[in-house]
Amino acid sequence: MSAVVSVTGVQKHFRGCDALQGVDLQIPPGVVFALLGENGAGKTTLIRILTGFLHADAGEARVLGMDCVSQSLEIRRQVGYVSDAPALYDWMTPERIGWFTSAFYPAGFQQRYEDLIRQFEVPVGRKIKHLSKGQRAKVSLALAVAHEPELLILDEPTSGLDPLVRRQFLESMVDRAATGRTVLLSSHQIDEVERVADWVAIMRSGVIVLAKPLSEIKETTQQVIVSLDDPLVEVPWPRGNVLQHARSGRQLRMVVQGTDAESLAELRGAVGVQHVETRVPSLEDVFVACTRGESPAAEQQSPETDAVVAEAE
Ligand SMILES: Nc1ncnc2c1ncn2[C@@H]1O[C@H](COP(=O)(O)OP(=O)(O)OP(=O)(O)O)[C@@H](O)[C@H]1O
Repeated sequence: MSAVVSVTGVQKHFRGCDALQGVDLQIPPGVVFALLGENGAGKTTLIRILTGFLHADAGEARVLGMDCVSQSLEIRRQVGYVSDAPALYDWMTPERIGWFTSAFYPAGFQQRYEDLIRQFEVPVGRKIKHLSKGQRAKVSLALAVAHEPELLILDEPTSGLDPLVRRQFLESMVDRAATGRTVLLSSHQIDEVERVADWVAIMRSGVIVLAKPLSEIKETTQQVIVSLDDPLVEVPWPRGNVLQHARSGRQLRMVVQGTDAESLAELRGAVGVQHVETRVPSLEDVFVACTRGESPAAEQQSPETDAVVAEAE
């Protein structure tokens, strides 16, 4: 099945800032795909490239098979998009903006929009400039989904919504994916993402450091807690990718991806190791490990580390 979003080697540089440093991403159809990352990681920049509002400096981005530069207008017509700061015609009422926008879409748009607005309990006759932040967010969402897009792109969709509407909204995203449509959402609400996402990608400093089905992340990642005889004991690193490690007294905590039972047995049997416990990490643990963690391999191989050592010598 061909990817709904396909991004290869995309770079974007702003004055004094390398916002995207070679992003590769494939989003399959029929999934809720969550893009996570700390402030400034590059999520909005990537979404703006996908929706054609920004052009990449290098690489290629395609959405629904279309090129994000030369076919941006068609992409924007076919995709539902809610930005992190949606611009609405403030002088219109929700009723009026639905009628106005329906002119750009096939029949059925207005009815679906009105149903959603009623479901969201937005006051239809009040001017948009007088609506609350959450009510404005609901109008933007209703406008974005009323044409039943194959792909819905949402930048921080639930910020400003109250908990009941958030839940209702996120459940409706899962329903959309169940009908074969795709939802790409960027979010800081990791617990919410964990409840609804099929796939998760984590961005760090302009690159994607992890992009996998959530179930696979859960199956292949472990939190390993090692109790040591002495705080200074050195132990062998388990095989796989140690995403994060931290020592606190006689305890060593690691988040490891792709390790195996044999490697953990070796760790249990190592000199100075009292006890090894493994747990399934939460998505938040994996997120912190990917965005804040330092892998031992990176430390050992880092040219900066070598340079510091060379200088010291
Ligand atoms: N127009 C611009 N000019 C200069 N720098 C920019 C511009 N737009 C974004 N940046 C920078 O690019 C980097 C990525 O920004 P971006 O908005 O994509 O991050 P984000 O992951 O969406 O962050 P947040 O979670 O805070 O919304 C940041 O360092 C930001 O300051």
